[in-house]
Amino acid sequence: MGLLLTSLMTQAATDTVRLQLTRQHSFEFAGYYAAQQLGYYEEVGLQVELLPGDQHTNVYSSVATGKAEYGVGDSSVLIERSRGRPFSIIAVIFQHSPVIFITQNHILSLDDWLGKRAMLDGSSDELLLYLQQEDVDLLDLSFLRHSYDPLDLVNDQVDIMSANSLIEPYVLSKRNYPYRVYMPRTVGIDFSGDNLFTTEAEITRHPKRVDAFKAASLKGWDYAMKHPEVVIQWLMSNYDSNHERDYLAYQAQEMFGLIQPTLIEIGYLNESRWQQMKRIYQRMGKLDRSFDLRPALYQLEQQRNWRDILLVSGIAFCAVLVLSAVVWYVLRTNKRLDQALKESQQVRKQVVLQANQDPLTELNNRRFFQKRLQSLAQAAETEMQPFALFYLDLDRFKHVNDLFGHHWGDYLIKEVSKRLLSCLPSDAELARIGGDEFTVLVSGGHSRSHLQTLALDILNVVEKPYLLNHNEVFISVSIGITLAPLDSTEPSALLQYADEAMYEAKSKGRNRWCFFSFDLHQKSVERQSLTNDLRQALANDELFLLYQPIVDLKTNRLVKFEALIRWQHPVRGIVPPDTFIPVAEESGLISEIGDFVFKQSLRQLAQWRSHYAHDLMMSINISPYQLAAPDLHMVGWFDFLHKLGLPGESVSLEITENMLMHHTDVVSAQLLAFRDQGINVALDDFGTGYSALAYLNRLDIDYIKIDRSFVKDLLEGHMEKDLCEAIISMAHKLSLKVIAEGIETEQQAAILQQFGCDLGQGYLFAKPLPVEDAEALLASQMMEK
Ligand SMILES: Nc1nc2c(ncn2[C@@H]2O[C@H](COP(=O)(O)O[C@H]3[C@@H](O)[C@H](n4cnc5c(=O)[nH]c(N)nc54)O[C@@H]3COP(=O)(O)O)[C@@H](O)[C@H]2O)c(=O)[nH]1
Repeated sequence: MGLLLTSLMTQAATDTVRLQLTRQHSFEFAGYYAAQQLGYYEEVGLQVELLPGDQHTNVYSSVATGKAEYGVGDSSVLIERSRGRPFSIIAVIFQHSPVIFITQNHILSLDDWLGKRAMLDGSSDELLLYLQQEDVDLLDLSFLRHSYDPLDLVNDQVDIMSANSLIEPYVLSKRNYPYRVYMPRTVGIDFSGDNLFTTEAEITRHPKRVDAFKAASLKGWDYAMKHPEVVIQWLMSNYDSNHERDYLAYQAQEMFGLIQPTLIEIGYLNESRWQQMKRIYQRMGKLDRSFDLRPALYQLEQQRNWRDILLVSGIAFCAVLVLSAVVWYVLRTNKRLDQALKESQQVRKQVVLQANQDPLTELNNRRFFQKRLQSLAQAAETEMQPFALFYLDLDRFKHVNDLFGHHWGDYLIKEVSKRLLSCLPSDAELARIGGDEFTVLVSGGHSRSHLQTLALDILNVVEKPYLLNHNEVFISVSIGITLAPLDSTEPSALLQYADEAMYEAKSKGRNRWCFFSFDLHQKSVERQSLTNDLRQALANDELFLLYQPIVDLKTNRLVKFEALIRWQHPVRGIVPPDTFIPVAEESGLISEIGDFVFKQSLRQLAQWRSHYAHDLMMSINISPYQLAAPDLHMVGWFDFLHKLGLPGESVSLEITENMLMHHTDVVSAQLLAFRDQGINVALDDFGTGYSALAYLNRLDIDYIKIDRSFVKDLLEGHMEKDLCEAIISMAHKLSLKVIAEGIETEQQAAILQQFGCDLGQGYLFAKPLPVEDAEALLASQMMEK
């Protein structure tokens, strides 16, 4: 964006443009104030006038009549366009809409809405759709004229009110009035909120001005999201805003969730989401079937111009190709038909069956499923006929295969198939599309609660025990659900969305279902982009280590360092390990990264031991994925250690409690291998899992690290204090050493010392340090000797 702004800065003259806001000045428009105050508009040759609105303002009229060149509108920009106002959206500011229902606190669920008094802003399509989708009949409510005054809830004038999450909840919370929120987003109705739009005339006449205004505004938004307190100050001193500081701060906080600046580039316009909104409007009869979305979305229109040029030049070439292909195809098909007719009826039937059937389970196969998906998606697109796609994946099926062999694995798949068939209704079509993956297509417009019941039935039948080779075995399934035409009508998108939802179900703990949402999609896109970048990170030298001291609590001397990885991303800045280690684990990159950490930190250790402290030790974090397959992920480690001349005792590998709960055979064997080399093993985050101390003793664990959540609350009268004391005393009885992590205060250190805790780590002693600082610390300690 910086580059774009610089190139736009060449614009010499100053143009004045006006932006129509929907309400009076508030944090809802923070980015534009930032762009004004920081001179971003001036940098690109623009003078921007911000026109505040009031309850009579109609943004669309202001822009259509030329009172303002730009406006802030919601997704109904599309409807305005269809009514003959040629608007184009140039940037999406709020990825999610602030539109909600609030109700009195005693209204516990939608079932309680029956007969209640409601105020509904009729222009909110999302809310109408929400009621429709959740089977709330409008006739069951008694409607009152909307007062837009949340105090009507407090004064019991109304039970249910449509509202804006940036406004009414604040008023109610301020009065300590308990209320409940109902959000369309929770059931997948996810429209965008504030969008920056203009007219086609502005785009045609002043294309550079549009780009300049957009870029400077987005730069302002970027600043505003990073420095809300500065913008609040400007709002209070330089703009005619009579809101109190508390309210503006509330808005800023709330807007973080609506804009999602850490997840999504501000301004990002996601075509498939707009396609979804278009379809919803079409289903509600608010948009024509023939409505063309592309010109309504500025960036896509720009892309299309390029495509048009390529298209025209390619057309002649394609025409020739297509013509030859048709001739060839007709000749070839005729010949084939001729042959086919000669074959017997029986053989043909068999071929069709085999082509569409999974030989193991005799269910429909992937090919058949794809054809059905294609035809249902087509009907959803052209006739708005809804259907749901369930994507099922068995949890930890690989373990069954590994443990009992493929024969029993196949048997289990057949059993699961039979059970699935037994619980599905007649309008559901089951297919096996891969090893342990199944799909279910459910035609018809079923409510979410109906689909949830179906998902629950599936979970219930699958989780009942199986008898494999006289062993009772349990397995579960994770389910992702996507809805057409709500989420998409593209077969490949639907399959991808259902897969993403299934992945979410797995990551939330398996044995559950999850509906697709665009939030989830963004998460998955983000994960994918992080994975791609991480692939380059090692080659580009973007990964590096920090070293955090671990001290002897009796002498306060540094005895070891913990190596902690960091990623200097070229655009995102420093990415913490909590963010990228899970990505590395999923993508298999953990092997290379773990290898880098092990080797780099030990090279450093060897150097420091020879210069500063011959008995210095190094702690290294190991991911469960590495420990589960040491043959793959720890190749040549012991040789490397020996070549550096380091004794095994100088190394401590940190594993977590939950690693001991799975893969026990492989893990025990590997722990023994570490012991044979003299390598220490420390159990990280102790206290957060389920390990029993005695069990650790049998597993060759040398240290336990008391989790910092216990150390944090280490105060007189707190349970954590008694727990720490008990853990330390028990660990010592079992000859385990104890490290307390997260020590931040003298008081915590003193209590731990008093309990006889051996080692300590935390900001009190030092934060994780760059290599030079760590070395300086070592050198100063040597001087003290
Ligand atoms: N598999 C690998 N995992 C790694 C590696 N490097 C780090 N990690 C794991 O990532 C998690 C987060 O680590 P990090 O952000 O580096 O945080 C560490 C310390 O900065 C933090 N810490 C230390 N002292 C304090 C303190 O006083 N207060 C406070 N709020 N935080 C403190 O704790 C983290 C160290 O935790 P632990 O490993 O549990 O000792 C973390 O789980 C890392 O394990 C890697 O190379 N591979």
